[in-house]
Amino acid sequence: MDLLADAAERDRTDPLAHTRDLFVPSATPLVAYLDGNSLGRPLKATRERLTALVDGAWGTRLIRSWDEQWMDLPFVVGDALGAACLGAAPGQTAIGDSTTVLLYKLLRSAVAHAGPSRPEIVLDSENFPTDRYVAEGIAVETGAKLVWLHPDPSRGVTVDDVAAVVGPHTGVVLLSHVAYKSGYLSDLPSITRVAHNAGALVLWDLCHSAGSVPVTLDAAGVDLAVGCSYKYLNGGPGAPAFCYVASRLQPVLSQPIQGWMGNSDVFAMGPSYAPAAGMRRFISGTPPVLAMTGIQDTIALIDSVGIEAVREKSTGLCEFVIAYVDSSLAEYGVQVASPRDSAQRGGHVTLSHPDARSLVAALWERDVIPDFREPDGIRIGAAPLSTSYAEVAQGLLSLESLLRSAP
Ligand SMILES: Cc1ncc(COP(=O)(O)O)c(C=O)c1O
Ligand SMILES: Nc1c(O)cccc1C(=O)C[C@H](N)C(=O)O
Repeated sequence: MDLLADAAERDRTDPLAHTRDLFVPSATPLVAYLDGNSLGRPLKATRERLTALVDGAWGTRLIRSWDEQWMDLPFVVGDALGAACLGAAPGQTAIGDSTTVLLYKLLRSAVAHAGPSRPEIVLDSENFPTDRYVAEGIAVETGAKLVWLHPDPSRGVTVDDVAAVVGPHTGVVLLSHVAYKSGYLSDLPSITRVAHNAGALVLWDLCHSAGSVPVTLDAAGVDLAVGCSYKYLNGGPGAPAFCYVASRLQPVLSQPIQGWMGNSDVFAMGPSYAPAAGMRRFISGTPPVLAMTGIQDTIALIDSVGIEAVREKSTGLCEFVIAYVDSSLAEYGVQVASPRDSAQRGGHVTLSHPDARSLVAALWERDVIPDFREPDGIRIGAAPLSTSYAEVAQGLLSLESLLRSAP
C-alpha cells in the first residue's frame, strides 16, 4: 500500500478523526502542520469563547466579573486540567505566569524548604534552556550546588542516572518528563520514588507531556510540577503555564514572588504579606484571564475523548512516521533520533539529517511546518487532536521529494 492510501485507511478508522474539524482552518495554504509541540492550533470554540468574554464578562459585567468568576479562575481551570490530563485531585493545580516564572517560584521554594543541609539541585544538560538557566540563577542567588547529569542526547534521563547521584545532600531533582529534543519519556513514577527514597523533592517540567501523554501526579506522589499550555493544550501564543503543588507541601512552602493576589485576604491590602492557604499562595499578580480562554476549550475536549485516546493516536502518528523513515527515508541519510519504543517516547519524533536546517527551511517554503532543533534535528510534533495521518503523509512525501532532488 502506498503511503497516502495507508494514511487514508488509518484516518478512516481513527476514533479521533472528527476532532480535527473542531480546529480553525488555516486561511492560507497549509500542507502539513507538524509543530503542535511548539504552538498548538486554535479551536473554533476558543474564538467563540473569546468573543463571549469580550462581550459579556468583560464588556458587560466589567469589574464585577472579578467577584463573579475571575478571582478563582486560575484554580477552576487548574483543577479541570489536573483532572483531565495530570492525574491531580482538586486544589493542587493553578494557572498563571510563564513556565519560566513558575519554575523559578517552585524551585526557589523547594530549595528553601530543603534547607542548607540539602543544597544540591540535580538537573540534566539536555533539559530545555529555561530550566537550566533558572536553576543556574537560583544557584547564584542561594548558594545551591548544581549536580549535572549528561544523558545520551538520543534518549534522556533514566532511573539509574538519577539513582547514581541522589543522596543525603540532594534537595531537589529537576527534570522534564518528555525531553524537548529527543522526545524521550522519562519514567516519572520510578524517578520520583528514587528521589524520595533519598529524601529529595522532585520538580517535573511537563511542557511536552501536558495534553499529550497521560501524567499521574498524585499516584506517583510527585511534589511539584510546571508546564506550558500553548503546545498540546492549544492555549495560544504566550498562554499562561500551570503549576502543581502536592497538598501536603502547600502549607510548608513559601514562594519568592509575594504579590497581593497570593495574600490571605486579597482586598485587605494590609501592611505586610501573609500567604493565603492552598494554591492561592503560588499566585503573585492579577491572573491572565483572557489568556486562559483557549486552554479551557482543549481541556474540555480532552476530558470528553479521554487522555488515553489522545495518547493512543499520538503513538500511532509517531509510529507511522518512524515506519516511513525506515522504509523510504533512511536511504537518504535520515535517522530516527528519538527512542523507537513508544513506551519511552512522548508525543513527538525527532529525525536527524546533516542538512536538517536547510531541509526544514525548504519544507516551510512548501507549507510543511515541522521545526528544526540544533544540531541536526527535524522535529515532527503531530498534535493528535488536530492532525490527520494524511497530513503527516503529505509532510513525509514533501521531505522525501526534497531529499530525492538534493544535489
Ligand atoms: C521543557 C520546556 N520548558 C519550558 C518551556 C518554555 O517556557 P516558557 O513558557 O516560560 O517560555 C518550553 C518551551 O517553550 C519547554 O519545552
Ligand atoms: N515557547 C516557544 C515560543 O514562545 C516561541 C517559539 C517556540 C517556542 C517553543 O515552544 C519552544 C519549545 N518549548 C521547544 O520545545 O523547543
